[in-house]
Amino acid sequence: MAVSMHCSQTAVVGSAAVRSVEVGVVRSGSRKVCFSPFINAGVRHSVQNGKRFIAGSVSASSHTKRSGSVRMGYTESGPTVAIVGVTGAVGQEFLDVLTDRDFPYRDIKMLASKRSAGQKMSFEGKEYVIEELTEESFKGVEIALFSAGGSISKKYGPLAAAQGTIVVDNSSAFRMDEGVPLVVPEVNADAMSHIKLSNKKGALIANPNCSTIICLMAATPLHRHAKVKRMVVSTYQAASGAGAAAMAELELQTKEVLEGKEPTCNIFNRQYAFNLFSHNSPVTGNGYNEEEMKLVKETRKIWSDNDVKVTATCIRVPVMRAHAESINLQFETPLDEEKAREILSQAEGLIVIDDRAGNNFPTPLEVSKKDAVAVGRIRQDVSQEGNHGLDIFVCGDQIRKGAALNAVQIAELLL
Ligand SMILES: NC(=O)C1=CN([C@@H]2O[C@H](COP(=O)(O)OP(=O)(O)OC[C@H]3O[C@@H](n4cnc5c(N)ncnc54)[C@H](OP(=O)(O)O)[C@@H]3O)[C@@H](O)[C@H]2O)C=CC1
Ligand SMILES: N[C@@H](CC(=O)OP(=O)(O)O)C(=O)O
Repeated sequence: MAVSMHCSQTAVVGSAAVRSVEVGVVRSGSRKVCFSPFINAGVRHSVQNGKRFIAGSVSASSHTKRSGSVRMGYTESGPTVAIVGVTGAVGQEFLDVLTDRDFPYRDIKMLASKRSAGQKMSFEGKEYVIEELTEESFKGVEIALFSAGGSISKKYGPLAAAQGTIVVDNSSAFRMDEGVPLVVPEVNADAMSHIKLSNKKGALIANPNCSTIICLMAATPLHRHAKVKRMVVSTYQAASGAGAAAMAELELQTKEVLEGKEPTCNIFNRQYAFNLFSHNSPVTGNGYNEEEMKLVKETRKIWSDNDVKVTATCIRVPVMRAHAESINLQFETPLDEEKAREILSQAEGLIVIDDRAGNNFPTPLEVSKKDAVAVGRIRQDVSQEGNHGLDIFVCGDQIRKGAALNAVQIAELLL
């Protein structure tokens, strides 16, 4: 696996920390997966009005911990795990997250399409051969992490569950199905408390949409305190949400445009570099696109609250792998910004970066390859009376907390 570096820059977190950022592309076979190692994730950074402090800890990123040569999670008593879509952007991230979290496993099956079958890959010091996904793939598999698109999940998810496998599915195939828990572990772990490996019974569990996960990581602690009545979300979504090929095309287009060439437009059928556009998911009958409606419907299911009003506008921006979201909240009971900042700084999986004096707030680069979702721009909404409204701005790594990390956290709840 060769690593090519493309640029390095300096960034400032709050007033004190200065770290170097390297943005690069890992080449694995014909695929490219971009990464951006950044702030040390071993501590939870919090910057409030120019004052930086450390509160608690979040798990280390792959770049601080991964050795690549030791079978860290291997244990005879662990479950047999399958990764469906292992060659994809999310599939590769699954492997990083499993290592970072020392997820226990006895064996791992690496599954992808016929195109990849037979290719070799190494993970934690052992060589694996990628197998073609078939109906026979789940024999003896206790946990399957699916990330190969909705149609694959629809075909193989129920089949695996019927054979006794607990499927954690990253697609939207089953999210709104009654009886299928839709889980963000920090928010509603109780929704899947009846599903355990020890039951020796197959099941389907759905991983929410990445924009929904990132949004609810910050909105939920505030919702618990003052009950959200209405939420207005505007997203700035990265290339990674459209898969490894979209990431590669953003990189290619950027080079082409800088060289004065016509950009290659295979993924979105338009120029993406130096541009932005409405999210590429189909626009539905009510004028919302599917990504926007996922934020509406999934929030209601995760919060078990059919009355909460949600509206969203989703935009694709030329950022490699972390989503940003502006969120306006209306509360049933008053909540002032100081209290909100305190609540958010104590919430699991969040870091607060809210440095007004330095005009320094969360950025996608800062959270890339990081577990934590960053929140800032915490301010009273001046258009709402009596402290009933707040604005916040969040950034979260789309492939990590928005997909692979959330799914692995779900898998941990099964043990
Ligand atoms: N929770 C969330 O918000 C997110 C969910 N996702 C879900 O994950 C899916 C994959 O995303 P991503 O990794 O970014 O996409 P990629 O395009 O990077 O990867 C797709 C993966 O699916 C595999 N695949 C495709 N067709 C088949 C097949 N017929 N049988 C078996 N495997 C197949 C590919 O294998 P091969 O290399 O052999 O073609 C590859 O491993 C998305 O379609 C979406 O459903 C993604 C991002 C976020
Ligand atoms: N939310 C991803 C797309 C995606 O994979 O969504 P879902 O998991 O809901 O299909 C994006 O940024 O475009």
